[in-house]
Amino acid sequence: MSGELPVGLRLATGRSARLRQLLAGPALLQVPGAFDCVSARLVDTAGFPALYVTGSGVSMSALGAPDVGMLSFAEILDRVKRIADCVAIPVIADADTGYGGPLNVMRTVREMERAGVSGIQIEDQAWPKKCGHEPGRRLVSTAEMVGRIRAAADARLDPDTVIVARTDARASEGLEAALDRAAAYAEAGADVLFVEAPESAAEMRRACAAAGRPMLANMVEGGRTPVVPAAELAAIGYRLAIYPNSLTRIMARMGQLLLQELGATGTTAGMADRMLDHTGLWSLFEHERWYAVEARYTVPPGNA
Ligand SMILES: C[C@](O)(C(=O)O)[C@H](CC(=O)O)C(=O)O
Repeated sequence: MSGELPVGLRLATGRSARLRQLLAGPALLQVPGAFDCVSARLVDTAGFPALYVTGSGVSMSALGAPDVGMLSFAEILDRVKRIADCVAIPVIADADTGYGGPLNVMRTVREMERAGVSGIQIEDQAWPKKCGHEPGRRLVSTAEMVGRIRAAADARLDPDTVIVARTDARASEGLEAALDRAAAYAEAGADVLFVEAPESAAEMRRACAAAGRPMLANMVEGGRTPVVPAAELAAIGYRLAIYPNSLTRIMARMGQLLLQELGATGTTAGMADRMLDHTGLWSLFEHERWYAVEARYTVPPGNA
């Protein structure tokens, strides 16, 4: 029966083991970002193997604020839970700094696991954290971040949950110091390493050559790191690539174009071929399955 349920009513199990399997496989994992259930359904239905919940995109869409450390744990958790509930693929969630000391990190990990998350990313910034492609980031010590990662790894309810350790040290301490930090985080139990914002292909190659764990590339269009095609990322040595705000950016741009068209012509008709129509949008959310489930428990008209 569960196969007939819409994904929003299904209990998706085994996703963390699946993520582990994917990470152990030969192909580079392309993991687009989502910030809400519309973007999440787009990623899931497009056939990507996993999805990344972007803290930055959630901050923008939930608070109307850029990624400047305003988003609280409760707010990201709520969004992560809704997203994990509406897709069948593994979800990797941006957990920023872990939201406090080691005890907060432990709570973050457990709550995110209960929310259906398979991968949890924690970074070595001090609060208020900032986007990794912006200036003004402050770091905690390597020892403090090692404590975060050990706490995260130990707190896991499911041993398959993947801990992603991110270092933001490239900008303030240089690439080699960032790689030393990454090595310490691997030693502390991180499953995947995320060296934020290398500034050239040569730096990306150096980072991957030094890493003793699967490496994550962060493709931020207009950010500090070159945006490189997947085949090249794989050749450099990356195991997965996130595209945290590619959908945010294209949805924002298409929205601007639609609104310009509406203002200028008085109708949205000129954009019809670039939007999902009513049925197209409802299909994205499996409307026929929702109706079928409802019908199963509803007295037919006339029998009431
Ligand atoms: C990965 C990231 O932390 C995010 O919130 O998605 C951001 C991405 C972005 O700002 O587009 C980052 O700091 O790189």
